[in-house]
Amino acid sequence: MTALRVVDLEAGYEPGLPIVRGTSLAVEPNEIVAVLGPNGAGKSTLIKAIAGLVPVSAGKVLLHDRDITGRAAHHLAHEGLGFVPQTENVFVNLSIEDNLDLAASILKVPKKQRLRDLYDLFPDLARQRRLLAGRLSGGQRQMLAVARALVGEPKVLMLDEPSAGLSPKLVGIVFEKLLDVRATGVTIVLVEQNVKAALAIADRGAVLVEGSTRIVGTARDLAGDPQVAALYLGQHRGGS
Ligand SMILES: Nc1ncnc2c1ncn2[C@@H]1O[C@H](COP(=O)(O)OP(=O)(O)OP(=O)(O)O)[C@@H](O)[C@H]1O
Repeated sequence: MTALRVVDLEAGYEPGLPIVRGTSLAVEPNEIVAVLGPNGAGKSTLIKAIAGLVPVSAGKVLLHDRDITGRAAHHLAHEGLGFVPQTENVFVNLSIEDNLDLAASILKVPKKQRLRDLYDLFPDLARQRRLLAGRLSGGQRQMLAVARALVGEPKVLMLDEPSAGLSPKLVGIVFEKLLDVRATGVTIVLVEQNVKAALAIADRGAVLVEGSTRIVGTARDLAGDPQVAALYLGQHRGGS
């Protein structure tokens, strides 16, 4: 069963002005898929539409064959879909522990065991659990955002530009952690401008151009394809 399937999706911020225009994508269980493409291609809009944060005007989104098209974001956490927004993804005035506690309360998951599991996965967060999230470094804050999204034990985790604002070293550390998350059985979809880093951890990549999927291939093929690089990936930040 496909973990996440997007079929001919159309979505946008205003009626009659779709930004995502007929995008299709299938993500298999336990895969890491990177959604790439030039600035303004609609990558963030696509992931937000899947996450129930941007109105969908046509097409379908299936999570493990269940139709979740247009389901509001707060329902999707209960359906097994986690989402890490690009910004404002933690409560800066709360401690690490309170951020995770709050997520557990909202989702009504057994707090103690789940937080213990997450602290095992993120030992740096465990060590600093009483620290305010606003005092964390960029990389640690991103780890907390990922941990928050994992509180509800999603089967599929989507991340909007997890490398944004991070130094290359921290990108490496955060992306390594995503491999650990995948090893726990989670399927991952990430939108990235940092093509090199994303393809280094992804199994496959999907190149979005003007709101539709133009190329889908293995990460290895995409990374080595000069035409792909020249046509679509030339404008990205952070790496050649
Ligand atoms: N909240 C919004 N309201 C209206 N239009 C928006 C909004 N957010 C994005 N857009 C528009 O949607 C288009 C696609 O933006 P989107 O952020 O999805 O692209 P992207 O591929 O993620 O690009 P980038 O990599 O630069 O973030 C752009 O033309 C943008 O101006």
